[in-house]
Amino acid sequence: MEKDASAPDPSRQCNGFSGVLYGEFTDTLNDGVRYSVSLTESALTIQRISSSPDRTKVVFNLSDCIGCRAYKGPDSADIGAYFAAYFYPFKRRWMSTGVARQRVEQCFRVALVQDPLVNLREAERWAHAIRDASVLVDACVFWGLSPLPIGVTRLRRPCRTMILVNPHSGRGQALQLFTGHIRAMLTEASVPYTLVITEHQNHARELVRNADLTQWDALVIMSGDGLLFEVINGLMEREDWQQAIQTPLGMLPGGSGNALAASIHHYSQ
Ligand SMILES: Nc1ncnc2c1ncn2[C@@H]1O[C@H](COP(=O)(O)OP(=O)(O)OP(=O)(O)O)[C@@H](O)[C@H]1O
Repeated sequence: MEKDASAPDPSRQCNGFSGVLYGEFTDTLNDGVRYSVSLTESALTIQRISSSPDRTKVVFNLSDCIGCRAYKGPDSADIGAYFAAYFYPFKRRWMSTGVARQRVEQCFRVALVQDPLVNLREAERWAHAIRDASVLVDACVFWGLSPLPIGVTRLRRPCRTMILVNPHSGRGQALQLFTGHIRAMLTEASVPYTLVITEHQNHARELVRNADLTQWDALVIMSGDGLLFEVINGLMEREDWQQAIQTPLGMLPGGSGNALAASIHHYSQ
């Protein structure tokens, strides 16, 4: 039997909601706690389903979302599947008036039917839709460079990235910062990357001068100012420098002063 094209998709029309997706899922730790979850083109809205009058909605802006993934739980007897979305909204710092981006993970269990495959497919559909909706947001947000008034580059996804880390930058902490913070974010954002730990002065310059740049969509430098200058010099020394210098560059502060990263961040506000 053919599906009636005019019939409303139940995931789009529920409880008066009309957007991209609507669903009801449970808490990952407690099946008794249920949430209504709705996805529009700009936000993910979560509301706990309960009889109490206090049913506060939590709204996450998709411009703060860096990724979403679907997965099966570790228990093979579990018929449910899961999806987790990763947000980095600005929040007030503890004991401070300033705000900073802070990680928030929103995870749900999908157990609509007894068939685990169907549940996994539904979790994947949600993960896909959340990723797609948040892709519209400039990928530079992830690197803290957005929105730049000039020279903004919308990166393709998946964004194949070469990450250059100077292990001696910032009193030797750049590599630790990478493994402690950045690596997990890259995984959450499904960013495929090649990590290059520089071994000597001018290593990055020589590498970038001779690299096949078609393999990467962006070069990200995690260091102080020095390594970025090396990379720019390497790009400018190429025969195809006019095209090479168009390669999107990102900067993650890993040095001691980080003056350039601070300036870029300032002008991106
Ligand atoms: N493995 C390495 N060993 C020695 N020198 C390196 C290595 N990798 C890069 N360099 C050089 O170190 C210089 C300084 O690096 P960078 O600016 O990244 O760090 P920093 O001096 O700690 O930072 P800041 O500028 O914030 O003080 C760079 O110009 C680069 O040529």
